Amino acid sequence: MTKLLDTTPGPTQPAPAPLIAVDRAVAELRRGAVVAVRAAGGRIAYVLAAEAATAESLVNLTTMSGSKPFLVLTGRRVGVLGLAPAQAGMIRLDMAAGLTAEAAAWLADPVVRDVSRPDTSALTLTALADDTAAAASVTLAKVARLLPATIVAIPPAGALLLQGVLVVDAADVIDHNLNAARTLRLVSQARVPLSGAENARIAAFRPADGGIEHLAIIIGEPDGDQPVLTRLHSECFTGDLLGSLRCDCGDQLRGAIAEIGQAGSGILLYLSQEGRGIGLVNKLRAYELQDGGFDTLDANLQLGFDDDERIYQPAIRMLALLGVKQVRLLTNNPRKVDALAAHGVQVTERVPHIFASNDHNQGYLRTKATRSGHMF
Ligand SMILES: Nc1nc2c(ncn2[C@@H]2O[C@H](COP(=O)(O)OP(=O)(O)OP(=O)(O)O)[C@@H](O)[C@H]2O)c(=O)[nH]1
Ligand SMILES: [Zn+2]
Repeated sequence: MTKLLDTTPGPTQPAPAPLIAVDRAVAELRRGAVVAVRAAGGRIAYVLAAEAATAESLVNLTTMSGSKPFLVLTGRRVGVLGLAPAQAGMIRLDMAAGLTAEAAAWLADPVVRDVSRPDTSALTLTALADDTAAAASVTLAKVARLLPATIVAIPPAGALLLQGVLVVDAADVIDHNLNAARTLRLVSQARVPLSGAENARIAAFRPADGGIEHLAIIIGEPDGDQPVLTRLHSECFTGDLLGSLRCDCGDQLRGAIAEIGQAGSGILLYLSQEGRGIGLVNKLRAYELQDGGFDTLDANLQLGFDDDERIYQPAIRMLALLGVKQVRLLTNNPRKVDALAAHGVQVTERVPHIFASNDHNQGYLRTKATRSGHMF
C-alpha cells in the first residue's frame, strides 16, 4: 500500500515573473485602473475593465493613449446581442461618435438596467487575432473574474510607454491559468473530523501567483496503488455554505463526504472554480438572467462566457501531488471523466452522484441532463 501525500510542505518557491505580472494587472483592473497589455511584437494596448469604466476613466484613457477607445467583447456576447453570428474569439467594436461608459455598460452587461440602448447601427465590428493585446485583455478580465469585456486604446506606433502604468504580456495572460495550476504546491494540512467522515484531513494547495488555494479533503488512508474513490467538486458558495436550493451542490458536497466516509477512504478535491469558473459575482448575474427566463447555460452565454469556463489542470496537478493515478470518480458530468482521462488519470469507474431534486433546482438539473450531457 502506498500512503497518499506522504510529504511535508516544501519551501516557498519564488513566483515566476509572468505570474506576478498578471496577478498585479488583475488587481489594477478590478479597481478600475488602466493597465498596459503588450503583444508579441511589442505593441501596447491600454486597457480598462468595461464594468469598472466611468466617464472620467474613459477621458483619462483617451488622454493617455492619444487615440480613440474601443470596446472588446467575446464573439459569444456579440452573437447574443445580434450584432454578428456567435463565434469563438474576441471582437473589436468601434463607435463612430466615440465610445461612452454608458454604451460600454449596455453592450457588455446584460443585467444593467439604468442606461439606454446605444445606437448599434453606428458600430464597426472587427474580429481580433487571439494573440493581440486587445484580445488578451478580455482573457485578463476573465482571470480577474470580471465581465469578459474591456475598453481598449492603442497609442500610435512609437509612442513611449507611460510611466507608472503596469505592463503585462499578452502571452502571459493567455497562459496564466495553466501556468498557475502548474505551480500548485502543498502549503499546509491538518486533521479535521467531519460529520460522516471523522477520519479526515484537509490539505491546502497554493498557486505561486498569489491566487486562492484549492483544497483536498482526504478521508481515511487511500491506497495510491488502487483506484481511489474521488470527487472533483467546484466551489459553490451559495449551495455549499448557504444551502441554496437553486443547485444540487450542497447535497453533492455533503453526500460525497458521507459516501467516501462510508467506503472507508477517498478524496474530495474542493476546487476554487466558483460558478463553473466565472466567479461568484458573475454567477449572481447569471442567476438574475435565469430569473428572466434563460437556462443555466444560456445565462453564461448571455454574459459572454462559454457554458463552462473550468479547466482541469489544478485537479490533475493535485492528484499528481497526492499520488493518485487511478480514480473511481463520483460524478454525473462526462466532461470530468474525459478531462481526467485526457491528462493521464485513469478513471476505472464512474460512480453516479445523484440527489433528489427540489422545486427550485428542477430546471437546472433538467438543463444539465438535456444540454450538458449529465448522466442522471
Ligand atoms: N455559471 C453558473 N454556475 C453555476 C450555476 N449553478 C451552479 N453553478 C456552479 O456550477 C459548479 C458545479 O460544479 P460541480 O459540483 O463540479 O458539478 P458538475 O460540473 O455539474 O458535475 P457533477 O456534479 O460532478 O456531475 C459550481 O462551481 C457552482 O457554483 C449557474 O446557474 N451558473
Ligand atoms: Zn451550486
